[in-house]
Amino acid sequence: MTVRINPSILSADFVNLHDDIETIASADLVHVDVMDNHFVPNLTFGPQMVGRIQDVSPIPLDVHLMIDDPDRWAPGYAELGAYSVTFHAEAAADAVGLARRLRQIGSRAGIALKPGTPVEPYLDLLAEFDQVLVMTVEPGFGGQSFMPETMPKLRLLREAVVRTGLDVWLQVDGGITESTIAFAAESGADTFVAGSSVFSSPDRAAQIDALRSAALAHTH
Ligand SMILES: O=C(CO)[C@@H](O)[C@H](O)COP(=O)(O)O
Repeated sequence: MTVRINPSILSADFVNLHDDIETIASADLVHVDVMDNHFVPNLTFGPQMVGRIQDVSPIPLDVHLMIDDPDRWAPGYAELGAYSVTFHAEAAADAVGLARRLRQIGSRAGIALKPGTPVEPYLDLLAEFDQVLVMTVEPGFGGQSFMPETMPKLRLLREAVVRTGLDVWLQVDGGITESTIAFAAESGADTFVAGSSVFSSPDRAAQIDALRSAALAHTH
């Protein structure tokens, strides 16, 4: 199985963001957290900033929208050229319609689930999405502890992906370190977002390698 490591720039230095993004060029995608201070109690940046990140990044963008009304705003991020755009199930009025629109524009479409959101309603809709993001912390902030109680959702998703043969990436985000990545990989994740564990490292390329190796060692 292919394993992807996507560092989250929420833990980067926003004043030196271009330099920080260069330090993670060996990763698969750069994870870009858009927060609106409504859907989550934190605020980051919007389309203007994401457009500039898209201009300078050596690797594709994995945009995670933690915003209200993604039906209105998400297509704009796809139009900027983001490789993938993930919106929250809890915030979308028409998740399937929005995913179709994102794909039509040319992005991969992702749906994210907060820790308390059940996965069952989405298992029969997997063909509509390119990625499911299982949040392993409450969305909003970096540096929180991984929630192992979210792992049963990943197992159900992996079973459904294997059963259907669909090419849907299963992403985890929150508290991912060299040790917690093992639980997530064993439970079926293939795409790992890591913020503080990458950006607090003095050698980010080595940390990306270490996370990749730990994930591969626990992937079925
Ligand atoms: O979406 C979020 C937080 O809401 C994440 O992408 C965090 O940025 C992950 O940070 P760490 O838990 O890895 O420090």
